[in-house]
Amino acid sequence: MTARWTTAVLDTDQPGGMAVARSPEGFLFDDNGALFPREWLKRQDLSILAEHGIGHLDGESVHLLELRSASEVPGCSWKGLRAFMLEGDHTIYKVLGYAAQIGTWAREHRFCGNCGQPMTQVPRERAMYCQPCDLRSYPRISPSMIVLITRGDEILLARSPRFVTGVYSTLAGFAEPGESAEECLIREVREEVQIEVKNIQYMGSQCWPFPHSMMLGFHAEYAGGEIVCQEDEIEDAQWFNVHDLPPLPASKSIARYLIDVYVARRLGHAEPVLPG
Ligand SMILES: NC(=O)c1ccc[n+]([C@@H]2O[C@H](COP(=O)([O-])OP(=O)(O)OC[C@H]3O[C@@H](n4cnc5c(N)ncnc54)[C@H](O)[C@@H]3O)[C@@H](O)[C@H]2O)c1
Ligand SMILES: [Mg+2]
Ligand SMILES: [Zn+2]
Repeated sequence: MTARWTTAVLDTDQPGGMAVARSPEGFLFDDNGALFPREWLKRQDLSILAEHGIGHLDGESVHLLELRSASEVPGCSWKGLRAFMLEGDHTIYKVLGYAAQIGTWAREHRFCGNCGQPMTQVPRERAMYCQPCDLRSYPRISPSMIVLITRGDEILLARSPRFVTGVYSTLAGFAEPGESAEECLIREVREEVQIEVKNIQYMGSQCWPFPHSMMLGFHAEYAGGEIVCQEDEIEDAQWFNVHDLPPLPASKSIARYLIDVYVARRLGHAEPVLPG
């Protein structure tokens, strides 16, 4: 089976195809969704900051129009990426997730970080270029570790003050320069709950375009310590029995996948598949 969506660096001088428009208020959509005929979209009253050719969906080219601000387009509204993830078709969410990461990068790399002069788009490469500095800036990806810690029938879940009321999830945190994935995991777990872990096992990865995380998922076993929550970051953390779990994260997240795999193994059920 061929993939419906493949990324590509397309020439913005070539006309036609489809396009998505992204503003600080999210993606433009109407009754037909978030993809519009590109030439029609460019005739609307949009304040375009940058245009990037991003790939092919079902054989058609797709471009991104990154906008300064959200403007009125008759019959259309704006909606954030998270809503597309929760409600919509997974392939469309992948297109928009990629568009969002390219849009964030394009918006934040208009000027050279070394000399402050405007940068230009490199043809056929996903890079912004400063000629005087001979400096290229590529889209930023932030590696983040995410881990389910278990102790027999119990799993450790925590709440950040940012979570939806009642929801508990696995621990996560960004890698810092100088550390391996495993060192990052051990540090984050110590910082957030003061627990020690052992038998760290890699489970899989997921792109998390909010705004540019690359989630590396692990399973680890409890090795010692009592839960002490990190002030401001962790509101509550508890051991939950697999038979009595609190409200969990969204089904497409790797956090949910790590939990569901372990619960399935404990209960002898079929294991879920990690959404890409
Ligand atoms: N897909 C999933 O299932 C899932 C689940 C949980 C968390 N996440 C994601 O994992 C990431 C990390 O989780 P967290 O919020 O607990 O991180 P964290 O524990 O590292 O704490 C967040 C803090 O890290 C710092 N920070 C922000 N961006 C950073 C970056 N790019 N590099 C280094 N430090 C940075 C900030 O001080 C921020 O307050 C977030 O993007 C979060 O959305 C994804
Ligand atoms: Mg964290
Ligand atoms: Zn420069």
